[in-house]
Amino acid sequence: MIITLTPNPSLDKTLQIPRLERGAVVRASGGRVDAGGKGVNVSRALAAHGLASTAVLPLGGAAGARLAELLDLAGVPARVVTVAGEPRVNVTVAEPDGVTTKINEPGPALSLSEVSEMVDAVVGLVSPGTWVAGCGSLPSGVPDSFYADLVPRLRDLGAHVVVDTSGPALRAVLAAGPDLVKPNLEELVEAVGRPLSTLGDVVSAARELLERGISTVLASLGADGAVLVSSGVCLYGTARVSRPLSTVGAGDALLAGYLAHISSAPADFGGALANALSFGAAATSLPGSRMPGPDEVAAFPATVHERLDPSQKLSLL
Ligand SMILES: Nc1ncnc2c1ncn2[C@@H]1O[C@H](COP(=O)(O)OP(=O)(O)OP(=O)(O)O)[C@@H](O)[C@H]1O
Ligand SMILES: O=P(O)(O)OC[C@@]1(O)O[C@H](CO)[C@@H](O)[C@@H]1O
Repeated sequence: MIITLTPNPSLDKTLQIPRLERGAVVRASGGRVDAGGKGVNVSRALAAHGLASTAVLPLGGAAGARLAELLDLAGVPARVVTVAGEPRVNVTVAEPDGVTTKINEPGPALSLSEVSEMVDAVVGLVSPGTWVAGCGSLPSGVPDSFYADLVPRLRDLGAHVVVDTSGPALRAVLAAGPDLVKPNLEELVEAVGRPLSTLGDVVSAARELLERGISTVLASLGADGAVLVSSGVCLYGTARVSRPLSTVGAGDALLAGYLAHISSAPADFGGALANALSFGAAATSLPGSRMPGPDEVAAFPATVHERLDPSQKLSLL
């Protein structure tokens, strides 16, 4: 069983425009709205593959009802914690060459009782062997230690704890030793506090996180693919995309692909990385933060290498 937790969900509005021009009136040629927030996207990607996960999220007001409706349409079972604030609207401006500009609102503040209701909702769903993925930013009112505090609590219940976040929440959770973290390059740089310019640098940084008590690091590297490091495991893989349309949510699709595989085949790290890469690549070929289904994922086969060239420069730099 997989549970996703999204403390700061969003309505993701994507606008297609010919070209972003500062200070101009830009006419959009099209647009879409998706239920968003990182954990919500993981659940949507799993649902697109017929894999049930429960999305735990705080929602309030008319925008909250709209988001719940979108989740329902996507076939995602949700455990909604009703709160006073309305979810934020995050805007993506997408240009034809695949460049996206994203503007994220801060999201509504949560009260102490809303935060503890959210924790109780997750705890109430967990049983031994459950995977819990805590994903995304924390809104005001939620302490930076939120994910870190959840790790021992969920572990005591026999759950595997996965965290994908950034900033102070990431720094705090690194000390709590979750089972898996999924940093992108920027977050990995932030985690180890030094620049990373080669695949070898990424592997060293991931190993440093393992020494701090994290079991597995899945580092996503945009067009450069991903590196997976765990005890006795160091894998690098890619899935080629000729023309990315929108990379928004690609990291969430990657995590969904990893969880889909590892939750049923716990020792198959190579298979999990390959599945993750195919999900991530497929997501970049879709508009907005649309999550890929099986046919789309099958169109992006991945290659996983047990040997990597440590001197290979990262193209993200
Ligand atoms: N331009 C690209 N070409 C091929 N694959 C890509 C590209 N961008 C992203 N991907 C795939 O998607 C995965 C996740 O991308 P990235 O590292 O940008 O995640 P992220 O920053 O967490 O994304 P987000 O926060 O938008 O979900 C990569 O590991 C890769 O597999
Ligand atoms: O502001 P956060 O919580 O860090 O990220 C939120 C967000 O940008 O992440 C998803 C893409 O990964 C989007 O659905 C959503 O808008």
